[in-house]
Formats: sequence, C-alpha cells, structure tokens
Amino acid sequence: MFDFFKKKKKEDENKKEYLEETYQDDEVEEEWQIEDEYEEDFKPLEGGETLVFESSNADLEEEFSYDESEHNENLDSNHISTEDLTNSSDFNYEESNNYKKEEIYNQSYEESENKGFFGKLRDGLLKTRDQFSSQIKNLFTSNVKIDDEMYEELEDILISADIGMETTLAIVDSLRYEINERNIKDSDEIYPLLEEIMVRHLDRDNLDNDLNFRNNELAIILVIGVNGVGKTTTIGKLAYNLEKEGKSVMLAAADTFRAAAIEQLGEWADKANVEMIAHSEGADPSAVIFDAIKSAKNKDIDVLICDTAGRLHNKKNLMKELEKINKTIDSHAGSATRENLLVLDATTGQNAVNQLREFKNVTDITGLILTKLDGTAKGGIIFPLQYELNVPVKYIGLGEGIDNLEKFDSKSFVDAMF
Ligand SMILES: Nc1nc2c(ncn2[C@@H]2O[C@H](COP(=O)(O)OP(=O)(O)OP(=O)(O)O)[C@@H](O)[C@H]2O)c(=O)[nH]1
Repeated sequence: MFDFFKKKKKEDENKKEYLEETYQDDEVEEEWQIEDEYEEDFKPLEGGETLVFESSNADLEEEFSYDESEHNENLDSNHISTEDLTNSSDFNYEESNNYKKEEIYNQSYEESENKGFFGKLRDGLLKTRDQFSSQIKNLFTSNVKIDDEMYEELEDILISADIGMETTLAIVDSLRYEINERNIKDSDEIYPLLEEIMVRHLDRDNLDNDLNFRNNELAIILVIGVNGVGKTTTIGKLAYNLEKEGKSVMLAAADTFRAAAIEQLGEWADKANVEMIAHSEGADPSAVIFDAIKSAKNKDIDVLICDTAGRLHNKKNLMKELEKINKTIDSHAGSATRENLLVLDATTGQNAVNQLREFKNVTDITGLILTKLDGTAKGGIIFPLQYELNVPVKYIGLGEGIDNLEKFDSKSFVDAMF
C-alpha cells in the first residue's frame, strides 16, 4: 500500500521540551494527564522513531532507501507497520490497492479532464438542478400572475430545495421588493432576477471562500467532521488539488480513534502522491501533529492537512482534543496560517446545518467543505450554511474521484442550479 517507509530520528529531548512548552496550563495538564499520556505515546520506540509514509516517488525512494529488515527490528508496537495494515482483519490490501486507484483515475481523468469547471459543476449538481430548475421554470414561464399565491409557491419550491426558512423568506422578500422597484409585469423576467438575488444572498457577508495562504508560511488545515461525511476522501482530493496548484503537501493522520481511518488516509496519501505522518491507533492526536509540524518544517512543506476525529457524541472530549491540538500548533507553528475546515455531507440536508451549529459551539470553524452534492437534490443547503450561519463554503465535493473537489464560487453554483 505504501511504497516504502522512512524512519526518522526523534530525540527524547524534543519530546520533553515539547511537553514542557505545550502544557504549562495546570488545568489542561491536570485534565488530560498529559505526562502519563505522553510518556506512553512517545515511549520509544526503540531509537525514538516516528513513521513517515512516503508517497511513491522514485527520487525520494533513492534518497531514503528503506531496509525492511531494519525497519521490522526497530518497529515499536506503538507505531504501524505495513504488515499491521495489510494483515488487519478489516483491511484487504489486494482489494484496496486495486480498488479505487484505477477506478478513480479513470473516472476522473478521462471524463472530467475534458470538461471545464462549469461542465463538472453542472454535472455534479444534476439532481439539484433537475428538481429545482424545472419547478422554477414551470412557475415563471407559465404567465403566472404576480401575486401572493406566486410568492407562496416560490417559497415552497425554495424550502423543498433545502434552502431553509430564514434564507427563503429573505430571498422572497428581496424579490418582491425588486419586482415592485423595477415595475416588472412579465413573469418571464423574474427567472433571471431570482438567480441574481440568490447569488446576492450567498455573497451578502463578503465571506472569504478561498483558503488562507501566505507566501513562505506553512499553512495548517485541520479537517473536522463526523464519521462518514467524506472527510478522508476530501483530504485526499484537497491534497491532490493543492499539489496540482504547485504546493507541497503533507498529511497528518491525527484521527487515531480507528486504525482503519489511518489506513484509509494512507491510501489517499498514496493516490495524491504526498507524504503522511502517522502513529498507531489510540495514539495522542497532538503527538501526531507535533511530529508532522516538525517534519513539515524540515522539509519546507507548504500545506499540512491534519485529519481529526470528530466524534460529536462526546462534545467535551472533542473540545478538549481540539484545544490541545490548537495549543500544540500555537506552540510549534505559531506563525502558520490556519484553517479549521468542517466537512459536511450535503445528502443529510438540514442535519448538516445542525452539525455546523454544534461544531461552532465546540471550536472556531473557518470554512466548510460540502461533500456528495452529486448524490443529492438538496444542493440548496449551501444557502443556510453561508447566509444564516455565516461560515464560508470553501470547496464542494462532486463525486468520489480524486479530482471531484471544486472551489466554491457562488455565481457559478447558482448558475448551475438554474
Ligand atoms: N458521491 C460522492 N461520494 C463521496 C464524496 N465524498 C466522499 N464520498 C464517499 O463517501 C463515503 C465516505 O467517505 P469517507 O471519506 O470514508 O468518509 P469519512 O468521513 O472519512 O468517514 P470515516 O472514515 O468513517 O470517518 C465513501 O464511499 C466516499 O467515496 C462526494 O463528494 N461524492
């Protein structure tokens, strides 16, 4: 699965220094029993090694030529080996190695490379458009009388597209106002006006839909989200996108809750041809991020994308875990530009809005990635997320392929809905 492993020396002094620097706050220290945890997490690990999963790259392979027998000798149970991964009962190496790589590349490259951004967006939003656009067209091209009944019908259509009550009412109010102001009598003219008003509502707060990068500064992206929303897939796609833009990317497998999460991320690291830093299942996520920051700095990496476990059922622990991760980043990469991106599954409709509300109570969310828009007619969910909760959508997922992640742009999105 991983083309080879590289082992990296870690001095015990660094660990001590890290613990001292990071955990000066008595309260946090007490609650987390940091000393114990870290002693366990960092227990060397004969030779004090951390595993770095390298992507397949001939040059790198030469540079860090990997001696498997040496690796096996030194491997500590606290870290993962290829064998652990391939032999684990819930992981089928053969299958996983063959499965998506081919599928994903064929599907993505052959079909999508020929299509421009807008073509892909329109394809991805087919289900949303099918439902929404046909209803809107029916309403406005049938010489409907511009009266309260028409506005009520429009409200129903917008709400059924998951646009949410608050945004729907705001859009319909604006439309009513504009129709009066412009003295529109012909219902045909309402169709483009509605499109214009919908874009305006998405853009109301001038939210920044781009990722936050500064030249020559490491950017650290924490990716948060509950199981199954498409977090791992999205990290792989994002790494691939950013690499294509010319940035060097590294992944940190800080969702250590399940071994399968680490394995799956490793697969995506391979597909996107980027490096991944991982410890074993149950390790301290902050320790993984600490190692990843060190490695990213040593290698002059532009973007470090960190997977995290987003288990909302234990909000207090999640909050503490994220606090600890943030503290680690502040202490060791204080000048890094930061993003906390929440991944939401569009097919869950209003549930995605509830998840954003919950996560906003737990941590600062700087942006959203809305996945699986290709599999739902609920694309309108993007409106309450941006308009009501004021969090910018930065990317949208339009399929399972590695290049099925697109930057979000309100004008193109609304165009593709109509
Ligand atoms: N159609 C479609 N499927 C997607 C998209 N993003 C992710 N998926 C699929 O959603 C499923 C779950 O994705 P994962 O990346 O495993 O989700 P996760 O949040 O990491 O889930 P856990 O590993 O259980 O925490 C997979 O089958 C993905 O292929 C998307 O944009 N469109």
